[in-house]
Amino acid sequence: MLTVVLILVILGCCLIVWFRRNNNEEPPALNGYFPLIGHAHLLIGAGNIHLWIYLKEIAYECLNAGGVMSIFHGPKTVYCVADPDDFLTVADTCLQKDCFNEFAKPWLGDGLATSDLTTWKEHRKLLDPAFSQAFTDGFLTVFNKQARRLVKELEVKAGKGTFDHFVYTRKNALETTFFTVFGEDFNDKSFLSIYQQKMDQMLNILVERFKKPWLHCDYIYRWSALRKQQDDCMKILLNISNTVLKKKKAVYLNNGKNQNIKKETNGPKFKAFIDLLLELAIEKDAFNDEEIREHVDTLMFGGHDTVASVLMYTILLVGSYSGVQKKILEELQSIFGDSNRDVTRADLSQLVYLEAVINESMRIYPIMPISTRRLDRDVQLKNCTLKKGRTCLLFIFGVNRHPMWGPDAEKFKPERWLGSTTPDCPTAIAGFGVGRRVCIGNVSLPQSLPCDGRLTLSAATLLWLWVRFPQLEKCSCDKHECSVDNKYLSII
Ligand code: HEM
Repeated sequence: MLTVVLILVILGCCLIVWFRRNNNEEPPALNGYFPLIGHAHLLIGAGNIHLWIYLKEIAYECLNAGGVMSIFHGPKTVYCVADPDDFLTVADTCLQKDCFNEFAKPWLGDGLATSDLTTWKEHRKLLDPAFSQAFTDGFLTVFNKQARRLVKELEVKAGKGTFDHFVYTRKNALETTFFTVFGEDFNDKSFLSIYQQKMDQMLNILVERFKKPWLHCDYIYRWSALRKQQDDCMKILLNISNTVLKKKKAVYLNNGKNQNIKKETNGPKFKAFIDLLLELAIEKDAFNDEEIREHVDTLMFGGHDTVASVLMYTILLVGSYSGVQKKILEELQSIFGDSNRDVTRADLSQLVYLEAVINESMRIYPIMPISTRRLDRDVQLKNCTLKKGRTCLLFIFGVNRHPMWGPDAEKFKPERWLGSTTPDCPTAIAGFGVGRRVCIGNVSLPQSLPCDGRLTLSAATLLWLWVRFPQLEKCSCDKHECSVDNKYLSII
């Protein structure tokens, strides 16, 4: 009897393999498929380094297969799209997020990255004005202050051997995001380190869950050790946000909304995101307290690690290419001369080469290599149809290596963003996502820029001062020593 069952199971598995390989209606399958678990074995137990190497392999396999592929994560069929046109089609047709984002729902609830579509449409419309140029101009003073703070901290390390600069960009970006979101500075350093630790832990928990397909099932996950860790972590993070929210709300109600807008002596008015959310909640009844908490936590989560990582990669790249560093310095010299004044919005639109450097750094090392969509309808692509109900991975890492970038796509070459050499394709700048659900945190620069690109204000401002960092200015060697650990494997 057992032998018969075994034979039937083996036959069933062979049939599934045959069907998945020969189903011409589906995009080609990724190599390395195993019956039942599909490609999940490639992720199980994988550390960060392995994940990045694997990502690169999938990118090239997908591009060689025409830009669209099927991946089987356990019983689930997941599509992977690296063709720029098809990427845009999916991004604009289906706006609902999937899996990874849903894992974060107990924490981020109806925040923009995790809400259902109806809530997302309503809330995104309300929040978009918060990222308008007029609003974010109020942050310039904060960015300038933070940039000086970062340089001061790095100065201590200069000339004293290798050090991990991500520790510094991360701390600085966390402080900046906390201030712009909550309107409060981190005066208590131990509080900063707990907050950072718990944010890290949450991200690791989400990634661990994604890697293990059996934990995708809520019922199994509920009984796992990982869920226990998630609950403990969330308790601390929620406590921090709720405490600040309570305090801010009391101030708003006591003093009226105008008290929450700080007038900076030399610049535009600064208003923290939480104050805007409170205003919308109290004056227009747009959000309840829980929704405000979910939005601020989403902005904290989405805002700090991303900016810190872009800075970290850009610093490594610029440090490794002395020619690029020289050109940035020439551009800065032409705009600022020897002045040590603050950066203004007008300056940013002149930093054309620096913007090309940041775009190129984000192309080579996209810190969010994949974005997800749930297909709420069949989607017709150039050469196949993706089926309703499935998950689609919008493969930013793959698009960034598409043949449209030429045979030297792996090369760090900021010049490709200048003049007419940039591919004429809306998906060329994919680092922030594309289409209607693009990252809310990117800030448009004036359309007059040659490459019509997008540059995070904070990244530009911080980089400006970093490049002025005296020790680096003097250095003209090609051999900066880069300390690369797990986190930054893509540099290897
Ligand atoms: C260089 C830095 C950043 C990068 C590379 C980045 C990248 C991304 C990407 C790829 C997405 C997904 C887009 C999609 O699904 O198509 C996203 C979404 C998002 N990002 Fe960013 N981001 C950055 C900075 C920020 C900042 C500073 C904030 C806020 C303070 C932020 C808040 C968000 C939010 C709220 C979403 C969800 C938007 C929605 O679904 O409506 N991001 N980001």
